[in-house]
Amino acid sequence: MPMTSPDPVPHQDPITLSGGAVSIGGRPVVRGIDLSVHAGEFLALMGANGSGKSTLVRALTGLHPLTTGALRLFGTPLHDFQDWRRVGYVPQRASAASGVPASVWEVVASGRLTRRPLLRPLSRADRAAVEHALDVVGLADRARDGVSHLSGGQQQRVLIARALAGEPDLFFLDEPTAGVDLANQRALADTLAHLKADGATVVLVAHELGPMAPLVDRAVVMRDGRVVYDGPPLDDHGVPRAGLEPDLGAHAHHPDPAHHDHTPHVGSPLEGGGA
Ligand SMILES: Nc1ncnc2c1ncn2[C@@H]1O[C@H](COP(=O)(O)OP(=O)(O)OP(=O)(O)O)[C@@H](O)[C@H]1O
Repeated sequence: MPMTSPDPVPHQDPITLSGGAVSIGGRPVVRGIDLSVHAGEFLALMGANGSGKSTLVRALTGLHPLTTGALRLFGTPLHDFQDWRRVGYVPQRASAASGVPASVWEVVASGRLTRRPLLRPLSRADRAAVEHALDVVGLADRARDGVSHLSGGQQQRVLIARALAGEPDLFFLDEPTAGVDLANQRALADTLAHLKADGATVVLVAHELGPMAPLVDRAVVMRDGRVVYDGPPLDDHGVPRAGLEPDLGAHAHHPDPAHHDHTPHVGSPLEGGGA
């Protein structure tokens, strides 16, 4: 008769951070973060400029060291974690061109680098993954073009395709829609819908969700480096969106053009302001 294992089942959440803090130049930028992100979750990380979203994402990807705290990726402590091919990251305001005369195909194929031995030619599986990624972002017909000939929104999609080509289970995108027109935002939402349907975990940093709103399962709002709300996605009035028609959230516009701070009013859901 099998005995009960003395060891607990390994904690396989893609992200588990406890007591996470980051100080930069002695100034606390992120603090007191306890965050578990579950497999298949689509999380929107929101908050005003400078609230610490990018720094938190950089810490979660191991790009910026935590000052204190314990981070596990897929159950493995960060310092032991090696399975980076499971993690995709599209940084904020990245330029795919950056002066390098690479073709769209080359940039996307570079996303397979972590999957194959150095200097080996692309395998058939590599090529299939690159073609699929280009297809998903709607750039299959631009594969041979130089990246620098594409618009900013298309370049952003090239970077997303590069991360997709690595077939990540955990995908970080830092403000992928900043400065991107609505057509490209919709194309990105379609892409992320595919990823979500495939069971990937997504952490999306965004000021406004736009067409991505219907995909979001959970919103985490930061203010001054801390998490001040963690729960169902909010609409423009700080009310949890659960139960609303997705399109209400997706296409709502703030009536006041002077309103630039899109931070949800995090107090109201906690005060029971929801309809
Ligand atoms: N490398 C750095 N050196 C100094 N200060 C930094 C650095 N990186 C971030 N900060 C500061 O940390 C704070 C949080 O920045 P962060 O970029 O994480 O915020 P954010 O919420 O992503 O903002 P945004 O929406 O503008 O991207 C800001 O005050 C920022 O000035």
